[in-house]
Amino acid sequence: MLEIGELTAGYQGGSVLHGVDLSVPEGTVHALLGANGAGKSTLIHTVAGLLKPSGGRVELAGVDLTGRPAHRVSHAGIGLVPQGRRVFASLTVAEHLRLAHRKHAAWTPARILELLPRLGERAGNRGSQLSGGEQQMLAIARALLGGPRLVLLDEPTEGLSPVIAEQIRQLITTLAGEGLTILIAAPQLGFVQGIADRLTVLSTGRVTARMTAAEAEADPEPILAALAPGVAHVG
Ligand SMILES: Nc1ncnc2c1ncn2[C@@H]1O[C@H](COP(=O)(O)OP(=O)(O)OP(=O)(O)O)[C@@H](O)[C@H]1O
Repeated sequence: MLEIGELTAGYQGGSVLHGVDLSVPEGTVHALLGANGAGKSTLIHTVAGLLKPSGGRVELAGVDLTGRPAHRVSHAGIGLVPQGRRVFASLTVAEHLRLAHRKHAAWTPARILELLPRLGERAGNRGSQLSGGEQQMLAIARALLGGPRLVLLDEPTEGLSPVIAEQIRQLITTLAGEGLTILIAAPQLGFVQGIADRLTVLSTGRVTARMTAAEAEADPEPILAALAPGVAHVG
């Protein structure tokens, strides 16, 4: 479903991604692991159309989305749950849901509230009045209401307590169970173990390890080693 080939991207200060290849088949969950500064957000932003690549390609279900602006990428079926949630401080939960709902999307505000009753209880609360976990649920809800085929989740449990992180993990598992294709960026293996079908490690903008969940479960050492600083590029 998502095919990323030879992707290079960066900022004025220089290149961050150096020829990244990544493939996420339909209905699977892919974990993108990497230490702080490895380039996970840069990759997610490039796929989401927030950052123009300097080379390579991004395709969703055979449609070339390389360099397309974010609204086109969103219309093509990619939903983004950004790092730090980015909910609007002054809008209520209900307003977020209403604004995010795209006509004919399979996810409606009513269906969201069935899945996440907590958001219904907080419908009149503004973004600034929500806990971190509630903000994360709202950020995920907002992405779903756009009717995505693929959801990009950038460090969805950052700053959350273990109990709340587990709730978010279960939510992602539920979404995966419904057949959604998911790419999750996370700094460590722990959170994605048991959710992800495949794992890719990025180190300073290069892929340094790839593995199936079964391989990582049998022997996580190569992933842990790749997450350690100073490893070589393995392609
Ligand atoms: N807007 C920007 N302008 C310039 N450099 C940036 C910008 N955003 C990120 N970078 C740099 O790009 C590199 C990769 O950052 P990125 O945020 O993609 O990493 P990450 O793996 O998502 O890390 P984290 O876990 O800390 O979010 C870092 O060296 C970072 O300083």
